[in-house]
Amino acid sequence: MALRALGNKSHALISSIGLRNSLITKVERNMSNNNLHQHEGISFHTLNVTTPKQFVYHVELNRPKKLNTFNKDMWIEIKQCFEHLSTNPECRVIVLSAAGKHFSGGLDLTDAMKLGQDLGAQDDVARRGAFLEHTIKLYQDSMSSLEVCAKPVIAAMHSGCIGAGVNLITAADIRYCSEDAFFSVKEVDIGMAADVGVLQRLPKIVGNVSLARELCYTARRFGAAEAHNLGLVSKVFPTKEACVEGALELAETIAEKSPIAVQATKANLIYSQSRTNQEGLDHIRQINKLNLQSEDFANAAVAALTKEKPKFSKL
Ligand SMILES: CC/C=C\C=C\CC(=O)SCCNC(=O)CCNC(=O)[C@H](O)C(C)(C)COP(=O)(O)OP(=O)(O)OC[C@H]1O[C@@H](n2cnc3c(N)ncnc32)[C@H](O)[C@@H]1OP(=O)(O)O
Repeated sequence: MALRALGNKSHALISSIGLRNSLITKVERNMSNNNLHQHEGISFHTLNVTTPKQFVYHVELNRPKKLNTFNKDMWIEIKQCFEHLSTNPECRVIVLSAAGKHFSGGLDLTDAMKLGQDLGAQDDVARRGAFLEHTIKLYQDSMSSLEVCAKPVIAAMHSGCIGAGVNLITAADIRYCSEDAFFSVKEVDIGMAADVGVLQRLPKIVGNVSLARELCYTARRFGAAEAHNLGLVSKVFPTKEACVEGALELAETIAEKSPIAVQATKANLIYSQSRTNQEGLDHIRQINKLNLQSEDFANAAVAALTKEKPKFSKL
């Protein structure tokens, strides 16, 4: 049996899970006081986090030598990072881009081999199933952390955005790219069905279900112009630098709005996307019966009348 042939390495597996759990604990401890920057060198090996503008955080995938492919650390750190920013009152909007030649080459196939070894260390089908259940759930939660994040996420892609990279950006709120960008829902080419979000999100984003399915069944590469035509990205820029700058400018505009209004808008858009209009209306009614009593509503309304720029407290 192929999996058994990988040998019985259960001790290695147990210690690797132990190591991962201690890493998570360490990252959580480091990030627990809202002071991400103080700890970011220690906490993130695969991400670079900066604050280029007030209330705007810039998260960069930062494994350029590995084409920003997803290894175990990156799956874990993306989740940790977006969970932290979700409740950080200094953060109102997040721009996600990537360092180096490509936005992302998708799953780190070398790292995935190690996963295969860990799996092979389990002799029993049920335990192998439990191991994969846990791992896939972790990876799914990592991608979904952008969607679950209370703050809008603007993804800015350049060059290759492959496999897991496409899964990641479909969980963002807004997508921009540069002219050199190309995309591939690559999973079928490595013999698997995509399982971390693209099959759920892409058809809803592009509206054209036939085309979405074509892309998912064939792994065909498509470029920036096609991504724009089908609505995967809302703007195309001549260069990567222009794209990131455009995303940061958009983030700054959003960050000037009431955080109560923006976060409630995101929550209701996400809630409504797979529910009836009435369910969505019920949801926003419950939110706004609190939010319409906030100082933001009063301040923004006065500012609109007096044509002054409103200032909003942290949230
Ligand atoms: C539970 C599972 C959860 C999620 C699963 C997700 C599935 C996926 O993500 S499927 C997609 C997997 N990725 C790929 O198949 C990428 C295929 N690679 C490419 O398309 C290209 O390499 C490229 C990313 C577009 C980059 O092209 P280019 O700039 O021309 O560089 P190359 O010469 O092709 O590659 C340089 C170097 O990188 C190695 N490499 C490329 N991709 C990966 C990868 N995904 N993992 C590991 N290594 C990768 C490539 O082999 C080259 O290595 P050398 O040693 O320099 O030859």
